[in-house]
Amino acid sequence: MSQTEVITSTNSTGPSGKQPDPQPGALPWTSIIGEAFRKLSPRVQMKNPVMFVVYVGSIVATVLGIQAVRGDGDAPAGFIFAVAAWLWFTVLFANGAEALAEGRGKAHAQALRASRRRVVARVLKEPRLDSTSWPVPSDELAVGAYVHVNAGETIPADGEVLVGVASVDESAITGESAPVIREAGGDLSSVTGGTRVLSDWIIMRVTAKPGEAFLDRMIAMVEGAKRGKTPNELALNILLVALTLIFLLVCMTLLPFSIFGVQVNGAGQPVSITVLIALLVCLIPTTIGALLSAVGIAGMSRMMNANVLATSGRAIEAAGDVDVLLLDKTGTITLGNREAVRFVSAPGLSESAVANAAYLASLADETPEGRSIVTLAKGSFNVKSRTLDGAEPIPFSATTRMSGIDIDDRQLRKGAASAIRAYVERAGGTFPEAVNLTVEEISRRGSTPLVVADGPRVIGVVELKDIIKRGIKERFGQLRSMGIKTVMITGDNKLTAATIAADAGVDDFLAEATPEDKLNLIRKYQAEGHLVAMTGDGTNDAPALAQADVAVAMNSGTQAAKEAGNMVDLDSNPTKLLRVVEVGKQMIMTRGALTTFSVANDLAKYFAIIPAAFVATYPALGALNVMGLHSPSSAILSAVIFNALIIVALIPLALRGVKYRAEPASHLLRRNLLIYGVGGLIAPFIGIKLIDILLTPFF
Ligand SMILES: Nc1ncnc2c1ncn2[C@@H]1O[C@H](COP(=O)(O)OP(=O)(O)OP(=O)(O)O)[C@@H](O)[C@H]1O
Ligand SMILES: [K+]
Ligand SMILES: [Mg+2]
Repeated sequence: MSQTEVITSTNSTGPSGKQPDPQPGALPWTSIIGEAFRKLSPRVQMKNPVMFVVYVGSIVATVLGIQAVRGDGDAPAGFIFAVAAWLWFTVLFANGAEALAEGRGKAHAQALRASRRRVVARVLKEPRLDSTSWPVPSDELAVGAYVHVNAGETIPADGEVLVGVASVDESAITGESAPVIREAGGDLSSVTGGTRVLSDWIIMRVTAKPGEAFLDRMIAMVEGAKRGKTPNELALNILLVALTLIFLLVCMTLLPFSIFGVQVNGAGQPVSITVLIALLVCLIPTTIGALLSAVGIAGMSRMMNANVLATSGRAIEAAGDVDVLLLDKTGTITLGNREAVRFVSAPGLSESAVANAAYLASLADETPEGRSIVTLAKGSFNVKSRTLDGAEPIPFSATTRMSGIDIDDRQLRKGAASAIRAYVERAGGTFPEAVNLTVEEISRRGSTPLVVADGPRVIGVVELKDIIKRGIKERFGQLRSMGIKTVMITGDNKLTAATIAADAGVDDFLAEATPEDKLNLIRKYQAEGHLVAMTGDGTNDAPALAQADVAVAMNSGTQAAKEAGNMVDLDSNPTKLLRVVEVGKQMIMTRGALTTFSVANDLAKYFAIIPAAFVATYPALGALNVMGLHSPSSAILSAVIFNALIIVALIPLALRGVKYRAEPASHLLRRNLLIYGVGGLIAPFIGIKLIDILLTPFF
């Protein structure tokens, strides 16, 4: 293919042609208000039982008001209309809270849509640069197609890098402007359609159909199209419905009770329907009913702000209940990749013999470990370059724990000491004691020893160095104080694992873990009743990710890992798991706090309104008017207004979440009960009294 034939893939425009919003944060107020009114449709209201009762109450009160104007009312028309208006406000405030929460996601989705563009891809017949090529529009690309993407071009679809290394600008999806490396072979092989190659080139294989790509899924997710109720939300809803039914019954029996009272006393007036509706609305848990879905949506967008995409609210909620955290070692607890730093020879051999053998054994090894061995051998030992002609590479696998090459009649292997020992002994050789000591010495320092052998003969050891991330020990300490157990799982040997585990301060570790071992460990914890979170990026992590309750896949990771997880971290930062747990916990706590507040509040209102509502029937109840409210009507209207305004007052808390500290669940529970329970009991007395004072001139 001649260079002039190259079709640049950046010369077409996106469907909307708009620039992405630099700060997707919120929608304009007018659209929030419009949305609050649109949500007045009965179909929307029916989904929220508590608010549906308020909705029906608003309609009935409005009808009663119209009747009163016609001279056929059970109370003054002005009073009935005032109550009706505030009931409508209550419904609108609830709608507005939800719209406000959804707004953030919608703004985010708009920005993402703008970054999705239709480009022309250069499809190759074979995954080679010299293969025939032809142009295909990105929305017609088939799964499995090979595509060549040059520097400056947009990656046309989701896929995996087959050939090449490139730096990629992923800011379209992550908002992060620092370029990332995407390369063939390792755990950094996945690329996302809509991102841009900055330097070098890649040949990729398309893995997702147009319309089902990551960006499409992301848009659907942030728009909340697939947001279902989570198990905890469902349970809470049942409680709220039960409370609503109880108070409905209470209010219904109050009417005959009141009529009976009037008959017995021979004086007074039965309670009006308007007052009963007001009473009912004040008593049912409207505060949490109005804010519940906003809390869930806000949790999701808080996850999004942390650059984590959750495929369901359920996953976020599970994150809040997680009590075991599995982390792999390399790249999570330690920085980036393991790098070769030293060659140690077996007795009677030279270091450069080890360097040479390790170099050859890594010639075809595309893993970061393999490449770093090639770099060290060429840099420090001047080994002779060699092509792969006539050689038979043996790729690394997490199960065999070794890799190598058959070349020039040599059977070169490198890998974990135990694997190489078995290999050497099978070939009739012995594993020298001196090499064993080297292996132990390297392991004890927390490095990974890779033993190099040629058939039955051990040649030496490569030291792969791992550096523990700074600050990780403190984070594990925080997790411990939250009651979460941290377990490191690694394919490395026991001694290395033990050293790193001790230095990093994890609670437990599993060494020499195969993909199956990781999976089985998760199953074991789950069988004991634990909720398990795990993070991973490799294909060898996929089975475990699929099994974990909360599974955060790295965006840079392999497609298999991303498909298996229920969250994707766009920043590909494994320690993000800690933030995920925090957001989940915060969401559950916020919901609990608002529920506590709501129920306590309603109890207090009971004492505020009952005397007012029934003083006409049972004058003795006037003694209960401890707040000294102006009149029964002003008391009832004040309670309804307070009930509506408290929703508005708590919207910021619902969206922002309660303040979160790393503490055991019991401490958090106690403090929340104190703040939101006691606060909920006191607030209505102060609030209703204040509103009553303001209303007095109108009565
Ligand atoms: N390229 C390679 N060639 C040969 N052996 C390797 C190679 N990479 C790793 N090994 C050996 O295989 C073992 C398992 O490696 P692997 O990368 O699968 O570990 P893991 O399960 O991903 O754990 P972690 O990456 O957290 O340490 C390593 O400890 C090392 O001894
Ligand atoms: K209420
Ligand atoms: Mg690994």
